[in-house]
Amino acid sequence: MGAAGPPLGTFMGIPGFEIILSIFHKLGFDPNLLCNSPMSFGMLLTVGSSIFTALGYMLGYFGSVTSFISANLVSSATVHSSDVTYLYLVRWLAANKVSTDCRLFWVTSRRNLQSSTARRLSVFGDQGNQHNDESDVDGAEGEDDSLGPKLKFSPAPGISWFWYNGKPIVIRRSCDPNWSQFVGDLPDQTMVLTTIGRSPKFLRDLLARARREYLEAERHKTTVYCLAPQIYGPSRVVWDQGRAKPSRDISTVFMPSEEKSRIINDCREYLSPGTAHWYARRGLPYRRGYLFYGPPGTGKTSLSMALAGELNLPLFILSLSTGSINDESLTQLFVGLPKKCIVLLEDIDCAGATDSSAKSNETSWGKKQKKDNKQPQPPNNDNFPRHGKTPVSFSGLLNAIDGVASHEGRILIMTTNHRERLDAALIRPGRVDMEIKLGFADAETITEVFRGLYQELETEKEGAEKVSCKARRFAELVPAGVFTPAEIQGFLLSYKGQPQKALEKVASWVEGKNRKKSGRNKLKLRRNGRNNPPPNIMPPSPPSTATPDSAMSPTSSLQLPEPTTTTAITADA
Ligand SMILES: Nc1ncnc2c1ncn2[C@@H]1O[C@H](COP(=O)(O)OP(=O)(O)OP(=O)(O)O)[C@@H](O)[C@H]1O
Repeated sequence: MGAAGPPLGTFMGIPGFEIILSIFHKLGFDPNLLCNSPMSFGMLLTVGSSIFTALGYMLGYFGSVTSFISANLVSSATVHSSDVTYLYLVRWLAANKVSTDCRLFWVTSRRNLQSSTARRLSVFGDQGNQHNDESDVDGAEGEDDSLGPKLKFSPAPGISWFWYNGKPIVIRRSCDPNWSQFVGDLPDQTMVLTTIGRSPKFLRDLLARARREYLEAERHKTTVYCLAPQIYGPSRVVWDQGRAKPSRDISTVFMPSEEKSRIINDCREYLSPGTAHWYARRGLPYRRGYLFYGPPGTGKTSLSMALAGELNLPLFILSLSTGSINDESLTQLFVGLPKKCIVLLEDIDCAGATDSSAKSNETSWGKKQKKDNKQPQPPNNDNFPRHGKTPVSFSGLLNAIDGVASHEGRILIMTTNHRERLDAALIRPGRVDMEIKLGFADAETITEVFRGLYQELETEKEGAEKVSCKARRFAELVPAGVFTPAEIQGFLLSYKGQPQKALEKVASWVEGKNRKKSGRNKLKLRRNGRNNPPPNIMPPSPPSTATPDSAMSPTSSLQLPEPTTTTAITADA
């Protein structure tokens, strides 16, 4: 008997040793016997290393076979989630039930508020059915949508495959390895499609089809992009693709028709193929800017949305009053715009874009804040510009709009409720090429709002003539130049499908509104009087000192500040 070999436990720490032991067990050997003599121990080592060598050869061989196949016998396409092609593909997979039939799948729900990527990807479940925006093509069967968001499926990270036109297609989906699942968002992803055959035509055709189907589904929709905080990497704001909404028909925006066609024609002319060359030949930057101004609820945002739908352009919405952007992020956002799009820059009277008088206020106030070492907060003064935490400076705004880095080809729409506060430099020709004033509803707009709300009754029980007649009567009862279209719409929405009832109730509604408005005006006057007491003379009665009696009359038009009755365009055409 030779000397016994070392006990088995000595080798337990060696990687792979346990596998060798389990193989021995499977083959019916007792590995302890092998350790009882040095020879047996040597045998154990030899057998173990032979198994490893054989495995290594097999893997190496397999590796060379797969690299040979991938280099010579298959074609593949790689798509990254940062590109819109990824969206075409995800939608196509969903529409063709590949996502639902996958054995290994990834699941998300649409209303994951934290997750911008999940929202973006889950949009595509909706696209397969254009008639019902809320339905899903890839939701779980039998799921009750009324209970909450349906589940969305897509191929899981890893490898899955499906048949398409008689060929197997392998999908390899991989995620950004730096992704932390605790942040609530989905990681950047890459999808590689591989199929048999050297010709790339098959996959190109598939991708072209995915693109065509996506764009066809999008044709009657407007894709709206808003701001989203960047969760990964450096903290900054980025454009987040919201849901593609059914486009708003331009006919649902009520404003004088000749002015509506002027702005549409101007945009069309600007976007026509020859115009870019025309600008380039004259050395002009190829940009077009519009200013929509007027009181809140007069249709500035609605008109922008409808224009985006009419021109089939994506809409990028940015509000300067949120305070979440600064000069740097504003420039970054403008640089990140596609070549052709509409940018809606709301509330440009905020954040440093005010006229010099307001700016001088801002300076002294800012100095005071610095002295007090407090977080700047706007004073409670209606004439003072609102500021967010990271206000955009006036020069930062100008730089983003038409600085060197600013893209050409886009349409910029700026909106404000206070045109008088804007610096002349901001609205000079070249930055603003056409101004549109949206005002309180005139008689024509009031009639249109009424007809718009009850238009389906024109074909049903009421008949067109009856609805028009009621609309005219309604316009007689609502004073022109006092209410915004939003206010009138709000009232009519309480009487959906009941035009007669709306007619009966409108007089008391007008009366109540007038009473409220005159009360607010009086309060404002009193406050202004306290803030600026007149020296020795009595102040002249302002127009808004309407007597309560006159305000009570349903047809009296209140002398509100700047009651405009029409939408006016001033353009340099
Ligand atoms: N001219 C209009 N034509 C059709 N609808 C209108 C019009 N004005 C307002 N509305 C309706 O009123 C609501 C608010 O309109 P919108 O947001 O476009 O106003 P706005 O001028 O952009 O307001 P704000 O200055 O507060 O952003 C919307 O539901 C819209 O449909």
